[in-house]
Amino acid sequence: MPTSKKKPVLWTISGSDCSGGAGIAADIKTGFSLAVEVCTLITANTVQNSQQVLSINPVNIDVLQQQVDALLPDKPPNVIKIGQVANSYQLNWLSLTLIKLKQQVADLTVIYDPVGQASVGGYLSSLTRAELLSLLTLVDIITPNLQEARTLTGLSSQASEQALATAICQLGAKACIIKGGHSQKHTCDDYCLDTGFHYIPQATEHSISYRLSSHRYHTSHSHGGGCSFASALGAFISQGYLLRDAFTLTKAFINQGLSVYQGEESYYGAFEQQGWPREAEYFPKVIPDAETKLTAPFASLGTGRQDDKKLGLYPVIDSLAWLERLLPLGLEIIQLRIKNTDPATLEQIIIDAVKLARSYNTRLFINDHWQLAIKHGAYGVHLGQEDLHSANLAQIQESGLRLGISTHGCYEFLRAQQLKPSYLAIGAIFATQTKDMTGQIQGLDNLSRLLALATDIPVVAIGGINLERAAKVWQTGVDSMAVVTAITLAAEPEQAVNRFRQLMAG
Ligand SMILES: Cc1ncc(COP(=O)(O)OP(=O)(O)O)c(N)n1
Ligand SMILES: Cc1ncsc1CCOP(=O)(O)O
Ligand SMILES: [Mg+2]
Repeated sequence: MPTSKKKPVLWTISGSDCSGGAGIAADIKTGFSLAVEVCTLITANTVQNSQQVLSINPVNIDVLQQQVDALLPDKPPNVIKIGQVANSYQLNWLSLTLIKLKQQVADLTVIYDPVGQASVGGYLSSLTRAELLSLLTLVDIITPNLQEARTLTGLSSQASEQALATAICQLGAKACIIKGGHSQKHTCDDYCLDTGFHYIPQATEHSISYRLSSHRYHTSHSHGGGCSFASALGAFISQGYLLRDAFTLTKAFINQGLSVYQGEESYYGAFEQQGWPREAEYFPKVIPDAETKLTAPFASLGTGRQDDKKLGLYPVIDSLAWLERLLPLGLEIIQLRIKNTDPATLEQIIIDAVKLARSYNTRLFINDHWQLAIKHGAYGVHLGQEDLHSANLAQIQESGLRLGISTHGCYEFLRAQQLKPSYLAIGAIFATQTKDMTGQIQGLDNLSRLLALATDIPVVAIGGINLERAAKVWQTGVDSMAVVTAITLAAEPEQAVNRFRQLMAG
């Protein structure tokens, strides 16, 4: 997340809609609404109203080039959003310009919303499919609706979103979001395939996908919703969000805007940009992947978010010696997080730890080693996102163990909520030396925003929390703070524990 007051910069290379709904107008309103600066490179001065497109009027590429030259040294883009490209002169110019800009601007993201047909009827571009395809190798994320995806791929209406997105990524885009707003379904489902934008392909997996579903809003105030989707996505990406979170936030932003005027009427109004989406009701449901098996809720910790009693301090330690030292202080909860120990030693430590924690009546969570946690009757097990793939959640649930799950951002938070764990952890709040959390630092603002999405499941904050920062974290209303080095590397660990607890009691 940015710390300076300078806002991220989004360039929109799109047409002007004189009726104020779509194109440049939508991008400016979206950028203003989401705190990014928007620079406008207008490709066409269209004449249109809510009924039809009357003329296109492309802008000369000399003017567009002058705008690039003027803006580049002054307001270089973090994200470029491309909408209407009116003719082949513009397309050729754009391809050459993007190649140069990608060399000159570090971490530039290019988003393309392939508008061909206007929602009010009529065509916005004279480009052929073959010409449009030449742009795709320069595009990071493309955001077609179902019809646009079919036009780009030549696939039939029977092709799944997955098949459409795969075909589009094979044409060159790194990631593709297929918007389901125009489908016949009673829900509005969007599908995102990432083949290498924020996802580093591993030897066994070549892509990752996300599927989000929302209630369908019936409104006539949706003109420019598609343009706003792409510019909102750009706004969130420019603010440092990973694609999965930017996608989720964008869908919430669109739902929030569509919810303003309900009901269908003859008047076709502009989409309403309503600012940063904060309320849970606008956030989509994450559709779990095929491997995720939902179970009954996990046993509770006996204290939910709605309860007055909070969990308090959650020390995370890596040895029996630390347990022996900290348990006499009378903790509510503690975690044993052991990495790289031989299996026999590990099992004996877990046996001893369970016994010791029971004698102090402290809830002991075992990190990672869920089979041993079940076998030796620990209070609970903590699993990260990768651990979830290999763990048998049904077995943990049936054994009566509590489950804590790590999450990093709104997509994982909403997905993990569906597993109904005993608590959810959010991290890393700050930079930490304990674990590599590159690209996953949440900050306090994001922590507060995630807490607004919380249900009754208690929420634990973790990562870089020390005594100086703890008060601000605690003020967000989180139920517990998990701490490693602020205790284990403290000159006087018992004193550090007590100071944390005083702060949390106040
Ligand atoms: C309370 C709490 N939150 C997060 C973690 C991290 O779990 P995970 O992502 O699986 O990483 P490792 O700890 O296994 O390295 C945690 N342990 N506890
Ligand atoms: C295990 C873990 N998961 C997210 S951040 C983190 C490390 C927290 O350690 P510290 O409290 O020393 O920053
Ligand atoms: Mg783990």
